[in-house]
Amino acid sequence: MQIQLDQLLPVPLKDKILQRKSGIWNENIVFNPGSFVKIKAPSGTGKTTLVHYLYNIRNDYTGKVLVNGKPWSDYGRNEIALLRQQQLSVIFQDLRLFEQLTALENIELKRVMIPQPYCTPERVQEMAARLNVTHVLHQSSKTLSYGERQRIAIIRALVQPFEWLLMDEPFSHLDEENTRRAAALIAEECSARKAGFILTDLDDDQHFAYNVLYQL
Ligand SMILES: Nc1ncnc2c1ncn2[C@@H]1O[C@H](COP(=O)(O)OP(=O)(O)OP(=O)(O)O)[C@@H](O)[C@H]1O
Repeated sequence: MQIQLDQLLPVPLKDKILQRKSGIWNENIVFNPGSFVKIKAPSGTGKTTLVHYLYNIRNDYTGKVLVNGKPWSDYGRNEIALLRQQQLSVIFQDLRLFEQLTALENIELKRVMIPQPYCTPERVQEMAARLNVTHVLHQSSKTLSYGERQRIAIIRALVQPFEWLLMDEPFSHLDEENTRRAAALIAEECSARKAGFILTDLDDDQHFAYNVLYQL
């Protein structure tokens, strides 16, 4: 699956963006399948906006986001749903767990969304153990700490098949050790699928062997 940006520019940020140089906004970019892509930017410059455009939950922009050569605007609802089930996964900055469900139910909801789940329940338990969240799996997600929620959201994003994983500051609530563990798991799962990721963050980091680095 190829993701391409064609002169993408957020309408609400247009004036602000055009006053400075950006490696992403208003440029023509092709994200090569399987690449580990990092997009670095200071707070408030549009990381979340970009991730929402890439996942197609916001479209207040000029220019295009092209998926397999076709703009998001030309896709039908069912096609978009299918792409999100099979080819495009996401870890939102605000995590978006269902608060009325337990941590495990949040993961299971995603895992069994497709007829033949990509991951077994045993694999979910392994991932939870690696990220030190086994003890909270049956806890209501609204009672979890932000760091625990973030690890559950990471596992939830990894239980589905994907060719691209979008991540918006995915380690912002994690300590160094848990960040290291989560990054290792993500890299492993991407490599197993020959998938790429697009990660946004505030600072430089060594969490992954990135193929490409952009400044937003
Ligand atoms: N729907 C909107 N309409 C108008 N302005 C918006 C809208 N959404 C976001 N903004 C503004 O766009 C800018 C970028 O917001 P965004 O959340 O994408 O930044 P960010 O880089 O992810 O920030 P942070 O690192 O603080 O999470 C902010 O100044 C925000 O106030």
